[in-house]
Amino acid sequence: MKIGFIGAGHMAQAIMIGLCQQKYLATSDILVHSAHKSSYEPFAAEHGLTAMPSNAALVKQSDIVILAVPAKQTLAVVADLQAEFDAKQPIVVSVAGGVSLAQLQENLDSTSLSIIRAMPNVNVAIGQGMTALVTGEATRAADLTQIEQLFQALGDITPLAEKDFAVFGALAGSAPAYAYLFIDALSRAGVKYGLDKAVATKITAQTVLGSAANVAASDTNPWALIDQVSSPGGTTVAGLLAMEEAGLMTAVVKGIDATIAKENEA
Ligand SMILES: NC(=O)C1=CN([C@@H]2O[C@H](COP(=O)(O)OP(=O)(O)OC[C@H]3O[C@@H](n4cnc5c(N)ncnc54)[C@H](O)[C@@H]3O)[C@@H](O)[C@H]2O)C=CC1
Ligand SMILES: O=C(O)[C@@H]1CCC=N1
Repeated sequence: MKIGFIGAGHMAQAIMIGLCQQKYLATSDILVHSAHKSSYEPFAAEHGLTAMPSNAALVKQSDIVILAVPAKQTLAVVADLQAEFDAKQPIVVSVAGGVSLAQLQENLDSTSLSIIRAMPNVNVAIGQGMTALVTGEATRAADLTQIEQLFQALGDITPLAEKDFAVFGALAGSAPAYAYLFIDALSRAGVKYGLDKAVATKITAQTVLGSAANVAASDTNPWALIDQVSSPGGTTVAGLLAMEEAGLMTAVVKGIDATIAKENEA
């Protein structure tokens, strides 16, 4: 089996690194091409992947094609490759935010291809991803199973109605950036009080990691866990109230509103 990546940017690289680390397939069976030689050729050489000279050459040899180009370019890229898709009939997986199955289907001009829309996040690189999947009309069950297994090897997966992709994109696709922001804000506060930034970042990353694991393992909701940390008359509740006065929860929800609004513009 060969998996071809069209696009070698941040998302494609995260999936490719995850597949290499999980030893999901021989690295030379990962094919890659993108618009910028300077990004994909050194990356392919570094990881032992096969660099391809064009998108068309890549599709001709791939059993699975992962489209990971900017959303605005995705439909033009697939429309250009129609002849190669028709001939090879690979499973086509698009990770482009805001590009619907109907748009993909229309631009591929195919009623027989297995088309899958996926929304992964960059944590697939370390086997801790969260990926949603939805299938096109003609997608064969065995093809969906194959793609589910691929993303399961890189973290957790969930089937999702296409109407919920924008909110999933905000809560899982974009949210690593928001989690990094929170970690950075905590560690910057440590710097304010004299800690070295690297030391503060290590402390906060481990604390957020442990807290996320606790939420995931718990059958209660985060509010109950907050109460466990907040000693009566103690420091935590003082901090929580000050964060709320500054509008932390409203700021987060407004950020998600803006993320969803942007995806719906596409
Ligand atoms: N970065 C992320 O965390 C996530 C990104 N996505 C989606 O992944 C896609 C790519 O995003 P990023 O990797 O962040 O962008 P990026 O800008 O890092 O990478 C885009 C890649 O596409 C290539 N490209 C552009 N036009 C091309 C063409 N005509 N043929 C071949 N390659 C071409 C570029 O050379 C580059 O390698 C987007 O559609 C985005 O919505 C989805 C989930 C998460
Ligand atoms: O920022 C973006 O548009 C992409 C989609 C989800 C994460 N990154």
